[in-house]
Amino acid sequence: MNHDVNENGQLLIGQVPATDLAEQYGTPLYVYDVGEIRQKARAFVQTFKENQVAAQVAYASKAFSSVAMLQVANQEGLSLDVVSEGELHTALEAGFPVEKIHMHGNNKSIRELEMAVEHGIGCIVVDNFYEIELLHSILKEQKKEMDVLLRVTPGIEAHTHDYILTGQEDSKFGFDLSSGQAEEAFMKVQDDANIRLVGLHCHIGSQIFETSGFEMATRKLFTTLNDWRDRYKYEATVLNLGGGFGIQYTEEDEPLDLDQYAHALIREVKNLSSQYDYPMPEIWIEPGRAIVGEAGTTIYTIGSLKEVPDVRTYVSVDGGMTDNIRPALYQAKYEAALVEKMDQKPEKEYSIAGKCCESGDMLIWDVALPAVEHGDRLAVFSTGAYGYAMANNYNRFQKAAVVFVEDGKHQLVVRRESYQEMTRLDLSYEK
Ligand SMILES: Cc1ncc(COP(=O)(O)O)c(C=O)c1O
Ligand SMILES: N[C@@H](CCCC[NH3+])C(=O)O
Repeated sequence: MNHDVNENGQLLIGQVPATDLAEQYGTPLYVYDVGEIRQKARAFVQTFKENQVAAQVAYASKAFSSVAMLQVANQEGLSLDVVSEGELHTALEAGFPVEKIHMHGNNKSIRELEMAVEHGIGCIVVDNFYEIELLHSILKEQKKEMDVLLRVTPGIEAHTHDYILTGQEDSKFGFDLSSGQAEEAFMKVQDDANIRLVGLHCHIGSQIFETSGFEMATRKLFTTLNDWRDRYKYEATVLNLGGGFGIQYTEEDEPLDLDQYAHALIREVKNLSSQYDYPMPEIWIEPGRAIVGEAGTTIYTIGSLKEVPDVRTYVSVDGGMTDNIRPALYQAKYEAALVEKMDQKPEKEYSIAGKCCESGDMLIWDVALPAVEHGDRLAVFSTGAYGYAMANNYNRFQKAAVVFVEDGKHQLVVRRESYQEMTRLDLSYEK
């Protein structure tokens, strides 16, 4: 993996020495190269434009939701996928155009649905029968209409970790296609005067490196739509094929260029549309990780070192599973480098430990680094997705700060949590 380095052997992020950022903002620190975020967003958006295919590229804000991030997403012409009141609230705070917001969730609350309807968001991706009932009453009561997609599980098993698989039949998400559940949902929403069914949605999983799963899912959804047209004279205008496009965490990962994923979807939808003589639907996608993952780097300061003779050397950093739970949760792999020793050759392998009171709080096992000393700074790469988003306060560690870097300038976009803020919800108990 290539990283920019200055003449002093220091890591540069968006042309700024990571050392300067660490000194100014403290560690652990999430740093985003905003230029890279824009480049990823454009790879998707431009591919649809160049192919003259009507599309919405909805940034899956679960990957990293903050006001500044959603402002960048908006500047790049992205739509937005939210899955909760909190994510919707953040979008509204960021001034995100409501008509470009899509709402997901396998258990949307009444409050969440009401809020979506009140604000007139662009689309609700309906997940289950209970939600159809709730939405029916809310729309009737508010005398409003809503564009809706039905989320279906196409029965595709993507090659990825079990916890991030979502398109298989045995899933908590969506209506199953093969058992007829999806068709039953279709009948229900078709009968509803306030629901405008614009099409179907599926999301087969995350961190996917090939196009075949997406193509198979597209065929399944399209065949279903064609069948519904024959039998019910229904014609969809939108096909949402979800997110899940893989990124590079380590050298072992070989993702496709983002435009290749988009090209594959365009090709498949165009072919099916001409095969069935079905008007070309809009293609919607929902990338999260692919937009922000590689653009994020976490900077830590190294504290204690512990050598277990003939076994390994543990290097402890000032963060861990509180700022990046993915290694503990998914055995996710990352690469790292010493921020001030980028020009030095690796000397031996170290294992990077977090500082939580938890043996599983390991960020990386066996990474080759130059000789490590107390006080060195460590950069862990590709931490932009599901890092800050899944951060937690275990052991009452503060949530780390987030800095955006662009064109050689840097700006704090999420403050480090203070200890006063951490205890702000605590009330004292008097017997
Ligand atoms: C419905 C849906 N859309 C989009 C995404 C974004 O996935 P990713 O960040 O892997 O692109 C997810 C998460 O897996 C999802 O569940
Ligand atoms: N949070 C997960 C992916 C789940 C995405 C949402 N369905 C990750 O870090 O990879």
